[in-house]
Amino acid sequence: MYNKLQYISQGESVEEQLYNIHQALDNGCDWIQMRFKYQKPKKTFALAEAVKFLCEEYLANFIINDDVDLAKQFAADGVHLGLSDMGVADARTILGKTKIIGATANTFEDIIRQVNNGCDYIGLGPFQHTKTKNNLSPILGLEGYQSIITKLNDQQVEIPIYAIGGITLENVDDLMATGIHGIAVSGIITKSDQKNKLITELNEKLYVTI
Ligand SMILES: Cc1ncc(COP(=O)(O)OP(=O)(O)O)c(N)n1
Ligand SMILES: Cc1nc(C(=O)O)sc1CCOP(=O)(O)O
Ligand SMILES: [Mg+2]
Repeated sequence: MYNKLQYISQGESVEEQLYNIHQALDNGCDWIQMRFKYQKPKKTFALAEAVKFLCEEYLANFIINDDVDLAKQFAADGVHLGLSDMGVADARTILGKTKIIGATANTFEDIIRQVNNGCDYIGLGPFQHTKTKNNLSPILGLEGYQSIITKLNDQQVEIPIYAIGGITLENVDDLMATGIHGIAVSGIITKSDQKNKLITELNEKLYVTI
């Protein structure tokens, strides 16, 4: 089963990205999504090469945001694709059966479409407003997750759902109570000056068995 905590990388430069990813790994994250948007290919390539190496060293999952060809080139563990990225079925043809393909959803209908196209997990969001991403889909709030998860359960759709968007430590218990599998976070980990404590507390909440 997939880890319940994904760290989505941040940073304006290759160096800043690498520093943030290294810090996340050092402090207990074992799922990294490299998200380095609108960059020159040379920089993205250099970052991917370094992150691949780091994730191997830390035995962490290495997922690349948006770029299926880059994921193929570096034999990453998988890719995350949004509603306006390459389709999941095309990505599956390129990457093959064993790679992880995550897909974004904002509605129940999005989830069904992405699942039918063969994704392995869903990033469902945004939970609330965040400065990390522009052009957000409509905010779901706790009620949005509750209603979507209820529909999924009613229709016996089984897929790991990760909540995403503006999530803080204080939100985790309520989000997990909706029945999601885990969370994908960026800002709280990147900005924390007590990363070990934060990641430990996040994991304690995520892996608690009630
Ligand atoms: C786990 C997870 N969920 C959702 C997203 C958002 O993907 P997308 O909609 O393609 O937006 P960008 O991240 O590409 O700006 C994600 N990256 N990860
Ligand atoms: C990358 C991303 N996708 C989102 C979506 O709703 O699809 S929200 C988001 C940003 C996640 O970062 P933070 O934890 O800092 O809010
Ligand atoms: Mg995308």
